[in-house]
Amino acid sequence: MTLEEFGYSAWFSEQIDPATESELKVARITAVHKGECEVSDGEETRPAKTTGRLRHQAKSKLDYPTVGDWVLVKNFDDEDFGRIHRVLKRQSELKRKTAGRTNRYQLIAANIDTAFIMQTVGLGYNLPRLERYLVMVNESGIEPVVLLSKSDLLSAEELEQKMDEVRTRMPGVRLFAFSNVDQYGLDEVTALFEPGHTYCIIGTSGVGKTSLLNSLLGEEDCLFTLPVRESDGKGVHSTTWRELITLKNGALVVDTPGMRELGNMDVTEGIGETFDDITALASQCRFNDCSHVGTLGCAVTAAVERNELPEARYNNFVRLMKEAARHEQSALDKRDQDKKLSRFHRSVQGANRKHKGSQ
Ligand SMILES: Nc1nc2c(ncn2[C@@H]2O[C@H](COP(=O)(O)OP(=O)(O)OP(=O)(O)O)[C@@H](O)[C@H]2O)c(=O)[nH]1
Ligand SMILES: [Zn+2]
Repeated sequence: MTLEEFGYSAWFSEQIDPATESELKVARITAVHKGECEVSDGEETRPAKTTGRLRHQAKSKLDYPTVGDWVLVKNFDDEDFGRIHRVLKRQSELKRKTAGRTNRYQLIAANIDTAFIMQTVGLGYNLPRLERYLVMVNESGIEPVVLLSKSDLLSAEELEQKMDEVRTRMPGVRLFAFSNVDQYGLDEVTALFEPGHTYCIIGTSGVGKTSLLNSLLGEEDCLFTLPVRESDGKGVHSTTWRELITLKNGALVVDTPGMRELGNMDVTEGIGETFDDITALASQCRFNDCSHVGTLGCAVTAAVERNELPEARYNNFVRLMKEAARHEQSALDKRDQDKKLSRFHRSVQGANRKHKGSQ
């Protein structure tokens, strides 16, 4: 595959200084692991690490290479690691705001042209959530396309009704419905993936992202059944998952753990953006940590009582806040469990070592 077929364009090549950077290799980040990346020129994939200078000059994590980035690499063909000298300016950055008050961002991927926002028409269909994804994608400078999945669960009229609902709420956004099961609309959706363009599919767990990817990939190349093996035989990076996938027709799809996590975080984030009217009111509540449910001096409930804020909108807000709190708690619980588990493993290992030592 040529660099262009791999998504390279004049936007990137124009950034290269021919006087000083001509002998560096242009490559794309296909995977990021702890402390190292995989880079590919479309033909060959090699392990690489950032130079100390790049790390030194980085102002934040956003300046580190991420999946989809175009980078300049020294010693690409080296036995050992190549060295990533520079990350070329990105055409788009898929970012999400991290939890908390500060406006910190986590970078999910770079240089994505189009993001497919997938939502089921069955259980889990939720317009506000769809809206939040749309906000995130728009903010990232990426073209959004909405895919309503599992169309087989509805009658033709019901489906048309749902589509109208989405069109009304999000005018101007391209919208398609399809089913992985009865293949309704699948050809049309498949045709949206163009060679040389980079895509991602986002949406909550279970909406059918993997099923769609598998049908785009073709059976002989199923996702998660085909780890890429490095041929150099060094144990450290012997088995890795592909995170930038090339489809049969040459379209590129970013599918990273971070991309998958977007589907789980979605409740916490974006509530403030979607409900900016309520956020504005909240600043007038008597207490900073007002829960906006039956609290003394709450400006939000006062606005509902004065009929200035629709009750349905308020209820939706409260429901989402509760959902978000629950998600956050279960994430914390999980982290706690993981910590306990690894402490347990460590103590068992330690005990084993002691036991062996005393033998
Ligand atoms: N009825 C129906 N079910 C589907 C369709 N596509 C997928 N499913 C089912 O939905 C479930 C989840 O599908 P996945 O493709 O794994 O969903 P996902 O979005 O990749 O989920 P995560 O891997 O958790 O992010 C599976 O049981 C599928 O069989 C569809 O078009 N219609
Ligand atoms: Zn309040």
